[in-house]
Amino acid sequence: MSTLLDVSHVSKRFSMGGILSRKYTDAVVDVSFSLQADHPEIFTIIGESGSGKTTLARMILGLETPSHGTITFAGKSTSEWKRRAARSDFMRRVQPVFQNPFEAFNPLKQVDRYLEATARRLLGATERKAVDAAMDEALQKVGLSLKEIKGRFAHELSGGQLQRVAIARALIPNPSLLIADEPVSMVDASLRMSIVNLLKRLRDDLNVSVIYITHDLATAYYISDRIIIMQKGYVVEMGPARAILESPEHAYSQLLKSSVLSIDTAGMGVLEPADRRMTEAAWSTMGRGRLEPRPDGRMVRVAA
Ligand SMILES: Nc1ncnc2c1ncn2[C@@H]1O[C@H](COP(=O)(O)OP(=O)(O)OP(=O)(O)O)[C@@H](O)[C@H]1O
Repeated sequence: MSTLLDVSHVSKRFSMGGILSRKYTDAVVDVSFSLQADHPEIFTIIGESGSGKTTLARMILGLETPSHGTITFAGKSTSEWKRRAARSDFMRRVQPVFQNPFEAFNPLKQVDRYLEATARRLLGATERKAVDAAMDEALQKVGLSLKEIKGRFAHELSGGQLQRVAIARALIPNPSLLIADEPVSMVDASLRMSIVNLLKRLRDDLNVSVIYITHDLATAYYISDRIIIMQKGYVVEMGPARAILESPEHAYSQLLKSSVLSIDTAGMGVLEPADRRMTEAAWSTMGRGRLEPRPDGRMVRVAA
């Protein structure tokens, strides 16, 4: 069994208010998990807005440097992958998909130009025929074709189509890991399942592992193999997705399950607690204790 990704005791502290300020935020605190190369899975990171999901993803992508701990991908640390010679190889193997496909594409540039640039840069394709074949192959994987999108601008496609184009772009170099940060939150509810099912197919048919970042428990339940629940940077519960989402043990996981997304702050991942006592219980334990294993394979943060 070889390890694809290993995140070991990773923390990130941001200082706030300038370099002389003593104020800081612990965005991620002591997070550890690993993904195996020969066992593709959908590994989901769940938490409210501000719980540290994106910071963790950015550290895995090498876009932020951990304050503590190490991250290795295919045996090499992120600092080694950052070196110029290794960077393209890393990008061939790990690809991000971001939340808002309309922001990811310049409105004045035809979307196929993005795919073309990726095919040229990461696959080294130079001839028109090879570039088109690489683009079409990736688009077919997401249920589209080059013929359908060639020459079209972002505003000429639906949010769901555009997110599929973004995923196709990420698939061009045949990555082994996709990091999808809230890939469905800006997509119409009616099209959401098509993206979620697509992530599932990538795992099942193409052996791509997916780190799926979300605050949507319903889609997480539907596609995840394992989950991590984060509260203000801390992992409170992690392990088999179904077991945890069906019977969460930590007070914060229970609160998440019983909460609903707020209409006033739609799209921002702000949860409306169902019961004030649950909220108090969840926040009073924040950051306390250590992760303890359970017989069903989950780890739960318990008071020390
Ligand atoms: N560059 C930065 N400088 C200072 N603080 C930061 C920076 N990036 C993130 N933070 C802080 O770290 C914490 C975690 O932020 P992060 O974006 O990782 O959370 P998130 O769970 O992804 O939230 P969202 O769902 O809103 O994207 C927040 O308090 C945020 O304000």
